[in-house]
Amino acid sequence: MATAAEKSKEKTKAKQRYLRRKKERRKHRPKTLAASGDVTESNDASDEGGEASPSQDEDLEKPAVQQVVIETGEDTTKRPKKRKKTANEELEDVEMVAVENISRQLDESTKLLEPHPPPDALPSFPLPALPDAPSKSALALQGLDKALVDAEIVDPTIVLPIPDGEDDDGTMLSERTRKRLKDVGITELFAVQTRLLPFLLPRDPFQKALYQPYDPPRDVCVSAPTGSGKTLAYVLPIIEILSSRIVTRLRALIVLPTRDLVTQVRETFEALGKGRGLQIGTATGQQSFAHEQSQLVADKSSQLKGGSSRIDVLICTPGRLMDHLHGTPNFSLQHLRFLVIDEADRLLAQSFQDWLAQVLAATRPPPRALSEQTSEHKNLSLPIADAVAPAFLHTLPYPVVPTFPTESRDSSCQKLLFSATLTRDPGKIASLELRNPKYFVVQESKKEGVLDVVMERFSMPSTLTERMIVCESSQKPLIFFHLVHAHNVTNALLFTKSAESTTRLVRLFDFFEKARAQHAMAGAVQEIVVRAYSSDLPANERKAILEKFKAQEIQILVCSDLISRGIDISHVSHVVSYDVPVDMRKYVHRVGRTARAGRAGDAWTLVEEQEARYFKGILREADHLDKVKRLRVGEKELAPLIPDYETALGQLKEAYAR
Ligand SMILES: Nc1ncnc2c1ncn2[C@@H]1O[C@H](COP(=O)(O)OP(=O)(O)OP(=O)(O)O)[C@@H](O)[C@H]1O
Repeated sequence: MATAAEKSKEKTKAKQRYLRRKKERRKHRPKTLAASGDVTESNDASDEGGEASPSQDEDLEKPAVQQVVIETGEDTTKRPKKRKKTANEELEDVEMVAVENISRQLDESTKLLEPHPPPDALPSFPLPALPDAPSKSALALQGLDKALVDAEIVDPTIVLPIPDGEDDDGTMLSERTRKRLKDVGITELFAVQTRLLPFLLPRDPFQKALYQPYDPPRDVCVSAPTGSGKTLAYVLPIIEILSSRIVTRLRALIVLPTRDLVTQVRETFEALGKGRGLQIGTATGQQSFAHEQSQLVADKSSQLKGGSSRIDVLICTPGRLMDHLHGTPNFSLQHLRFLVIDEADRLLAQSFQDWLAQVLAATRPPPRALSEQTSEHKNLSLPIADAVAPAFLHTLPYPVVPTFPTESRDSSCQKLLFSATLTRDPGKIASLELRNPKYFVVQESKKEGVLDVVMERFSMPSTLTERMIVCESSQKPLIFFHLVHAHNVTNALLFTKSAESTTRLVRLFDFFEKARAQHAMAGAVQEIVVRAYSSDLPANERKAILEKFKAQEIQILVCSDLISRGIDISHVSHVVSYDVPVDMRKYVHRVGRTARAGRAGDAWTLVEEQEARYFKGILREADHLDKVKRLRVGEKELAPLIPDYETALGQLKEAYAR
């Protein structure tokens, strides 16, 4: 109520000020009105009086009304009749309210502006300023796994000779394995192997045990350039540790993105594990499911808690692994001592049936409380021809023997991740559920270590020479033919962007080689054989082509990025990117098919003029632009090839028209 009274008081004040001003004006006006005798004007005057509310302002209004009445000569005893407001009057009402509002606001703001007494000491604040933008590298390191930040950087030039005799000289390899390595022509360990072997094969025999449920091993992530020997870095420790086993169980699982890689890694296991009694199996879907099942498990008839296995090592693709995990009775991953994910970044990008989460779940023991509550414990039926891993013992239908209260048994599975382009994605790394991981990054010391991995500045083999040839799109085939002949290329892989452009190029090259042979004197030129190698070909045909290429019966393989990862063909001297790769990872894996294991190699990229900016951008981003020099091919050099090239083009046109 008090506030209402205050409000009305304020209102009255404003109104009074307004009316006072009006009165002032009026003091002068009646005389003028009287002189003119204008009745309408007088009405105006009375109208003005009508602006005030009759109850409040009657006294103030009266003189004006009386004055008008005198002048018009009407009866003064009669009170003037109350009239209806005209439109003008209503307008003035609105004006009045507006004036009231404004004056009220003015009053309030003057109160605010009134000077306050200054405080004793004024606080001082820094002037507002924009903070410095964090550097790109600082941003890249944000949110990263601490283990990745603390990665061990390994110098790629380090080698460790493999000694004969009893002393392993720090290689940690048994005499038997060292002898086997020598037999296959390996006399020293490469950088990545010199660090990985002591880590995975420490002197402590407990750490080499098949099961380590109370002190499970640390997981490992490795980033090392293409062709630097990552495969042996996991094959050798697996052979060394599993060779001590007595019963065959599935103890090592190696997951790879393609069938070709599965075959390749199997060959490495077989070559180095020869005579060690380890059973190696593969699952890629190339054989029937039933056939694969019979090779993987020994007993399909009963439900064994410990699983059943015919093999010690399984090398597979993720899709087929899922099929066996769901559809093969007694196929169990509980005994795994090693889970290797090679080409890890590529496999982590494949969410196929959520394969990783399912594999990890299969290696983990189920929660204790859950299995202890199951009814199985109540109906004991001994004995059971079964053997479960130590971490899974509580799943057996026997009463749990209480041990030390804090005792917990963990899976002994050690995860090993490898790639030349290891992922930096924290989300993907988290999905691996790594246990106290240790990172190894193989790269030159002048680089920035883990920051390079994080910023996708991948290391390349030091023996690789890279060139780019910027040209018009229509000139690409001719330039490729020129490069092949000018540089005597006899072992090259050529990458295109699509199967269609592969087929076209192979045919054109065939016609060109034939025209060239016809031109030259008989026997003067050696025809170069080019073949397409794509995922469309049946598996056995692909295998046959690869064999011919390895035997150098085929000189150039034109392929898609299917082959760009991991494939190890030692004699590839040149890699040609006929179409620019879509990103730096693809580029790294393509060019990495040459310059392997310390050999020299050349990589050429044909860049169409309109793509040059984009391609250079990719290289610049990876801090690699200065490594890829420009190679210029002039008209003069191409001129001698033009007649045969035109003949070949004509024949290709005809072939497509048919
Ligand atoms: N210590 C060694 N001495 C000699 N040759 C070796 C040694 N280690 C590996 N190699 C050979 O080097 C080649 C490349 O090895 P590997 O295929 O393991 O490379 P990678 O690092 O896995 O490459 P990518 O990333 O392309 O898959 C193979 O032919 C392999 O036999």
